[in-house]
Amino acid sequence: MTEPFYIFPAPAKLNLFLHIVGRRDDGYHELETLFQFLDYNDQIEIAINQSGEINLLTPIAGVEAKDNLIVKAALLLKKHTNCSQGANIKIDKILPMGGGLGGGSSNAATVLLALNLLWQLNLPLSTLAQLGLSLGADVPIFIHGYAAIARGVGEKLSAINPKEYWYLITKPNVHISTAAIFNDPQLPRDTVKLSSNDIEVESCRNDCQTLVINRYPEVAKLLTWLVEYAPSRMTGTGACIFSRFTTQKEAVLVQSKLPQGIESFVAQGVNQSTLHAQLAKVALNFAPK
Ligand SMILES: C[C@](O)(CO)[C@H](O)COP(=O)(O)OP(=O)(O)OC[C@H]1O[C@@H](n2ccc(N)nc2=O)[C@H](O)[C@@H]1O
Ligand SMILES: Nc1ncnc2c1ncn2[C@@H]1O[C@H](COP(=O)(O)OP(=O)(O)OP(=O)(O)O)[C@@H](O)[C@H]1O
Repeated sequence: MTEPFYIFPAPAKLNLFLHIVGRRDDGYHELETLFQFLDYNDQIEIAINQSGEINLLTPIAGVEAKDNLIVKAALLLKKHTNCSQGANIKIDKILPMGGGLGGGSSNAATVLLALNLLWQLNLPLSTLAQLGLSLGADVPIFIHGYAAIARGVGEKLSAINPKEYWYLITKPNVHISTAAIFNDPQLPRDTVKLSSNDIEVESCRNDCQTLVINRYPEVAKLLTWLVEYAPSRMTGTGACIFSRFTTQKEAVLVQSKLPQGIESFVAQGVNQSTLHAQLAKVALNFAPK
């Protein structure tokens, strides 16, 4: 019998603010960041198999299968649980890579959650988040699936309900390495910790933004253009910028005026990951009849 493919979204995230509040002994930075999801996602299709193999049927250009976080997540889960089953996986990739939208981490989280269901492993979210953290600092937020202030390197989560604005997301034509930003001597690392979670996003900032603007004139130029139209800020370590609007219509209007050659999309910020609703639907197929 051939097993059916089930479809799961892997949404993008925004860091509505990103404060660097310290550095750990292992060199990793301690953050305070507000994560919200976007209703804009890669689409991952998974069919389990009994051969035990993990097959990625749609390679991602520029990423070898052994380095792909989709394959790494599946192998990690298989090893952790001694599961004998395998999976055939396809991805329709639309999230820009290396843009601060967390696409790789989101792909990994979707695979962990989907295979936990399809292989019927029943691991709790906390275990999946812990496993996922070894693949990327943004995996836990995608596993938990609700907007949150994250602390530590992104694994200590407090749920919060920021307003669900519309965003125009733009990507300047540069590739920014997360490691290069975090290792730059000019990066500020001493922002004072928040005294509570009751904060205004406007009074916070992205601590990587000034450094990125100084290093990458393309980001500076696009940000200067965008702030004439709407409050705009960088997500993660860049290079994507999100501009905030009350309605979809306003966001689309500014998108239509963007300088030529700038990759962009419009999406709504959402406090529940779209993945979790889909997991609940697919789970109905596995409920005892
Ligand atoms: C920028 C964020 O997206 C915010 O949500 C994340 O902190 C990025 O986390 P990530 O995807 O795990 O980052 P990676 O691309 O794996 O990290 C590359 C490198 O950045 C540095 N790094 C990363 C995260 C962190 N909190 N402190 C760091 O110093 C480390 O040298 C690491 O080896
Ligand atoms: N499935 C995957 N999807 C995207 N990138 C992947 C994947 N697997 C491995 N990678 C590698 O991870 C790198 C970072 O990709 P990603 O899209 O997660 O960056 P990002 O949005 O900047 O993430 P972050 O916000 O966590 O820094 C890519 O350049 C690529 O080499």
